[in-house]
Amino acid sequence: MQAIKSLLSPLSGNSNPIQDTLKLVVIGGTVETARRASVSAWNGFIDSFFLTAHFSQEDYPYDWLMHWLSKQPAWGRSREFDITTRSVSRHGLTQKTTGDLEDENEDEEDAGEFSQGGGRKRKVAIVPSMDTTHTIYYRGHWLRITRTKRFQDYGSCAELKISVVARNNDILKRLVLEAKREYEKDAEHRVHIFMADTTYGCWRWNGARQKRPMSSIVLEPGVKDMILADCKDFLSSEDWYAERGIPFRRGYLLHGVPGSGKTSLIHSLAGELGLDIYVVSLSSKGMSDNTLTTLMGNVPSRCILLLEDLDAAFTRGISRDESSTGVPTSSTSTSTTSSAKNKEDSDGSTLSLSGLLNSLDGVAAAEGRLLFATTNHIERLDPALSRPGRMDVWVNFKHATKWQAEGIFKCFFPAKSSAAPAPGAPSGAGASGSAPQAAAKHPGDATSAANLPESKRKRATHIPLLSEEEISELAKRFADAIPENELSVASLQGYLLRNKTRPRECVDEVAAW
Ligand SMILES: Nc1ncnc2c1ncn2[C@@H]1O[C@H](COP(=O)(O)OP(=O)(O)OP(=O)(O)O)[C@@H](O)[C@H]1O
Repeated sequence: MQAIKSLLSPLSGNSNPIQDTLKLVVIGGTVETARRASVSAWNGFIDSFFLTAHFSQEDYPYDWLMHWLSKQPAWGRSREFDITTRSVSRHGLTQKTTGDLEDENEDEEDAGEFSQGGGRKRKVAIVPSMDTTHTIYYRGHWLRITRTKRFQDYGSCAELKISVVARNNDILKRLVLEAKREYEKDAEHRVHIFMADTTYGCWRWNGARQKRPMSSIVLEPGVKDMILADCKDFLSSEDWYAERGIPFRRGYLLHGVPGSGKTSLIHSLAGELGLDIYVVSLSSKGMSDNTLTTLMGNVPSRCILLLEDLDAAFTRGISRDESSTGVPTSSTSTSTTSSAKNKEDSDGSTLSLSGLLNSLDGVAAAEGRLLFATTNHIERLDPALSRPGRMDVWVNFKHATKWQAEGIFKCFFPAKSSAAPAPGAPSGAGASGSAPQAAAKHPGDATSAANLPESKRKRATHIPLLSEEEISELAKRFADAIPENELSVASLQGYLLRNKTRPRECVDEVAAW
C-alpha cells in the first residue's frame, strides 16, 4: 500500500522532480509490460485453443471463401465491412466476385433505374474489410475472420485468416468444402478466363464468361464429338500415361480461315468439360523465354491452355536461334522480318522458337493441361511446333458449307415447338449429299424457344416464333442461296444478326446480300 502511495505521489504532492520522473517511467514501463504480457497471453491462448487456417489470394480456396463470406447474412449485424460491386481478388486486381456476376433482378420485367437503356443492374457484395477481425457463427462455432495484405510493400496479395476454437480441423474442412460447393454452383454456368501477364510472369483472372452450349457451334458432323471425346478420354487417362512414362499432355491445333469457330469451339469445350481457360498471346509485349516457361509451368493441372494466333508470333518476330529446326515458309514472315525486328526491339519481346518449344514440353511444363493453339496460317508454323507430342490433333476449319449455313440458321431462329426431332430423324440437311451429313442432326435442331431459360424466353418474344416445319424449310432455302465454302460462318452470323427478328425476309433477301 505504502509502495503504491509512493509511486502515485508525483501525481498528488510536491516532491523531487527526478524522483517523480523515475516513478513515471516505472509506471509506464509496468503498464506497457502488463499490456504486452496480456497480448502474448491472449495470443498463446489463441494458439493453443484456436485452429487457424490461412488462405492466400493466389489460390482458389481464397476465392471460394470470399464468395461464401459475401453471402453470409451475418454481415447485417457487422459494424465494419466493405461494400463493393467488385472485390479484391486474384493478384490484387479488382474484380467482381463470382456471386456478383449476375444482376440480382436481371430477369425481372420492371427495369430499375440502373438497368434502363439496356444496362445491367449490379449486385453489391459485402466482404470483410482489411485488417479487422470479424466474428461469424457457423455450425455451432464462432469463426474469427481477418483479411490482411500479405505483401504490404507490393500491396497486391491479400490473405484470409480464419480461426476457430475446436478440437480438430473438421469444422474448417467442412467450411472450405461448403464454400467450394457454393462457388462451383454459382460458377456452374461460367468459364473462367485467365490472361498471361508478361510484366510479372503470372496469370491474371480476366473474368468469367457464360458457358457456350456445344449445340451453338456448327461444324461439320462428327468434328465436335471427336474433339470432345478425345479431350474426355485424355482427362481420364492420367494413370495410363503414367504407366507408360508418356508426359500427360495433349495438344490440339485448330487451323483455318478466320471466323470459322476455332475460338468459339474452345470456349464451348471449356464449358462442357468444366475447365478454366488460360490464354497466352505469344506476340504480347515483353514476352520472353523465361516468362513463357514460368507461365506454362504455373497453369493448374486441369485446364485449357490457349495459344492464340500461333502464327502471329512469327510475323511479329519470334527470334529464331541457331538451334531451332525448320523455318517459316511464308513470304510474309520474310518480308516483315525487319519491321518486326524493330518492333520486337522496342517492345522487349525476346521469345525464341526453342524457348517456345521448351515451354511446351520441357521439364518445367505443366502436366494434365489441354493445349489448344489456333492459327489462320498453318503454313507459317515451324514443323517442330506442330509435330505430334506437341500438337496431337489437327482440325482444319473451312468456310461455311451449306450444311453449316442451314445449322446456323436454325440456331438463330427458335422453333415454336420444344420437341427436337428424334435421333436419326432426317434433319433436312444433306445438301452436300454425303451419308453422314444427311444422318446428322443439326445443332440448331436442339435450340428451340422452349429450351431457352425462362428469362431468355421473355426477351426473345419479339422474335416471331415459327413452326419447326417452316424453320426447316426457311433454313434449307437459306442454305441453298449460300455458296458452298466461300463465306465464313462469322459473316453468315453477321447477316443473320442484322435480321434477327425477320426470319422470312432474311431468307428472301439473302440472294441479294
Ligand atoms: N462454326 C461456327 N459455329 C457457330 N458460330 C460460329 C462458327 N464460326 C464462327 N462463329 C461465330 O463467328 C464469330 C467468330 O468466331 P470465332 O472467333 O470462334 O472464329 P475464329 O475461327 O476463332 O476466328 P479467328 O481465327 O479470326 O480468331 C463468333 O461470334 C462465333 O459465334
